[in-house]
Amino acid sequence: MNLSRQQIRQHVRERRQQLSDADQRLAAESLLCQLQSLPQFQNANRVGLYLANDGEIDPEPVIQHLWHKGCDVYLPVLHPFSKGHLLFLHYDRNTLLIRNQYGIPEPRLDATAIAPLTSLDLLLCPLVAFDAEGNRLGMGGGFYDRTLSRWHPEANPAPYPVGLAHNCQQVEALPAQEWDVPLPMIATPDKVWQW
Ligand SMILES: Nc1nc2c(c(=O)[nH]1)N(C=O)[C@@H](CNc1ccc(C(=O)N[C@@H](CCC(=O)O)C(=O)O)cc1)CN2
Ligand SMILES: Nc1ncnc2c1ncn2[C@@H]1O[C@H](COP(=O)(O)OP(=O)(O)OP(=O)(O)O)[C@@H](O)[C@H]1O
Repeated sequence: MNLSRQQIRQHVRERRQQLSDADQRLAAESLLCQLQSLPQFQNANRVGLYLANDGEIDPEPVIQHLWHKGCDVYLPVLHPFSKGHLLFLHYDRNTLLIRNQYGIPEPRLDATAIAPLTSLDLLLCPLVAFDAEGNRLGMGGGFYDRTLSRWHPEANPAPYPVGLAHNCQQVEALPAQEWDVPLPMIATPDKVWQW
């Protein structure tokens, strides 16, 4: 069966939305354990993350862990003028959050809180579906594709991108597009994939 990107997106989104609260909590804790085994995570001081939406694996325990270690955490904010682009803003316990056009909470725009993308060490990315080659499919806005378009393992290695997903978000094969940036690493509660 050769499903379109839109069909895969819809199918996998439904699958993750059906996870129970207990499934979600366990998955989130296991994900933190998996990440803690990685040097890329252990050595990162400035980390881009996201707030869970639509049944995504919840990075909350990861955020708490990073705050506890004294690391700086950043969240994506939809760029106010440059359509399809993200800004990354500092996120701490006092950050005021407002919902964006998709209903996802994001830090209120504040120029002093913006971090240049390449100043981040690690970017933990949301995704809808991934395959065994590291291809990722997102929500369809191309936001992370654009964010990662200049990334290169040797020439432009910061931030190091790692996809976060539930096990049930793995699919047989994704029809990759020319702009898709395959991820070098994807972390799930059961396994860290590396290419
Ligand atoms: N938690 C989280 N934050 C994120 C992302 C993400 O995937 N997850 N993004 C990663 O890119 C950006 C937001 N991208 C998004 C793109 C589409 C939709 C969405 O729900 N689209 C609707 C239809 C569009 C509409 O309502 O206008 C849909 O598909 O039902 C949500 C977020 C930035 N923040
Ligand atoms: N680097 C890029 N430059 C310009 N346009 C891009 C780029 N990457 C993606 N796009 C555009 O964005 C749109 C959505 O792309 P796609 O369906 O691959 O998004 P996605 O991977 O599902 O979403 P996201 O990256 O936000 O999680 C496409 O129409 C594509 O043309």
